[in-house]
Amino acid sequence: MSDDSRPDADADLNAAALAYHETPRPGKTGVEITKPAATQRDLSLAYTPGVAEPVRRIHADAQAAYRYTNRGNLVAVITDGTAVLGLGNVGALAGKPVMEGKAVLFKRFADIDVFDIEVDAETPEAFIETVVRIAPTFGGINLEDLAAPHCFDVEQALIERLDIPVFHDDQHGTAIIIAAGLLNALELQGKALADARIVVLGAGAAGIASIKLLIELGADPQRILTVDRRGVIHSGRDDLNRHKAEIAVETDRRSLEDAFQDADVFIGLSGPDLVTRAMLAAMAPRPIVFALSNPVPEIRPEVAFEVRDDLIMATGRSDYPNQVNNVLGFPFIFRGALDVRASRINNAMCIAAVHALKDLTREPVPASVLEAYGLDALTRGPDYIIPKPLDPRLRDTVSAAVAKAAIASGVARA
Ligand SMILES: NC(=O)C1=CN([C@@H]2O[C@H](COP(=O)(O)OP(=O)(O)OC[C@H]3O[C@@H](n4cnc5c(N)ncnc54)[C@H](OP(=O)(O)O)[C@@H]3O)[C@@H](O)[C@H]2O)C=CC1
Ligand SMILES: CC(=O)C(=O)O
Ligand SMILES: [Mg+2]
Repeated sequence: MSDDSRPDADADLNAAALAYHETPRPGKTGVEITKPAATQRDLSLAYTPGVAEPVRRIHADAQAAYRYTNRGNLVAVITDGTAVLGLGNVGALAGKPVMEGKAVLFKRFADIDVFDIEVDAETPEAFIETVVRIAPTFGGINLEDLAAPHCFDVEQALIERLDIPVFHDDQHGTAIIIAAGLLNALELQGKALADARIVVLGAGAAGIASIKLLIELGADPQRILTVDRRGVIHSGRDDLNRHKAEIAVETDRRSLEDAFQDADVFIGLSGPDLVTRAMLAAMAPRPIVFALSNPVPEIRPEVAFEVRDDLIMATGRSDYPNQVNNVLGFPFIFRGALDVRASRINNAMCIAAVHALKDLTREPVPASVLEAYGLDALTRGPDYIIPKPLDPRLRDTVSAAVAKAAIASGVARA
């Protein structure tokens, strides 16, 4: 536990959040009708007898579902509730506010409709079967808040069994935003990814996927120290699952404190208040600290900046600068994938998203963004390493980059 835990810091916000969720009607989403339904004629078209004709067309050719139903713009946000934010295994039902929240973001930022689905599954196999059985309803599947290690096998099985995009947001969405923000932050700090000593706290869904993407982008695997509840993941450990074993390194460092010595980058994908002032003080000059655990980061920015003023800091939250959060990814990645009816979301599409996000911070920020965040100016720098979620340019820029990559890599079908 950090020496700076401030349990009451969010008390007012938490009270406001309950009121927001409860009134004027419980929850955050509803269903709307998109066709006229006012007359006898309308009902004859919407329902029987007229509805039989699209049924016949889809029965003859499954692709017709994209023409006559909402499938092509409908994504399932599905969880089993095993790793809800950093709150842990709270179960399917308690995860529902987060899934409704993801639905809000899909709609608000990319005009994608979502059904949130919370599955009480006794086993990963039961979860997989459930998703496969309901997949005909959807144009894409966004897996959310499934814990490691079962999340890896669940995603892989669903990719193999379904011909629509399946994307575990906490893995790839998070990895994409981290990579974009980190590349910008490293450049601003005068450091190179290949030389950077990186500490990742958390070897779960988000941690493992982020490490893999950073290595693909040029990080040196030997310079990445990953830490879980038992300490540094080193090759002498005999308690590692195969995903952790893949990222184990030869090192004599054992504790999180050891790992922090001279580190250039810290990426927290673990839990609240796990990083101390002493750990930050031990980092190399001009460090980068991504404390991304939600809702409470591994260390709060106000504490970190008390320790040192040469760092670039990001959290996963909306109420600090530099929000490194997968909200910057999943709406636009699915928009791009759905627009070209991609059969999957592949690596090329993820890397295209990284570069689109990274490069957007070099462009002048629209006035609407400044207004939404109450800012006079915003230019690429320590407080602006990643675009703001309310930036309207994200929809065109990131989605277009993803769609182009889908076409170029041969997975687009429209
Ligand atoms: N900002 C963003 O966009 C995102 C942030 N996150 C955040 O990342 C965190 C992890 O999410 P996710 O990967 O999905 O969850 P997982 O359950 O898959 O993984 C959690 C990992 O964190 C480690 N961990 C948890 N508590 C501690 C602790 N006290 N000390 C050391 N390690 C610890 C676990 O260690 P062990 O393996 O030993 O159990 C595990 O490796 C959450 O807080 C979540 O909110 C996730 C996705 C996106
Ligand atoms: C942001 C997110 O998906 C998480 O914290 O799990
Ligand atoms: Mg999540």
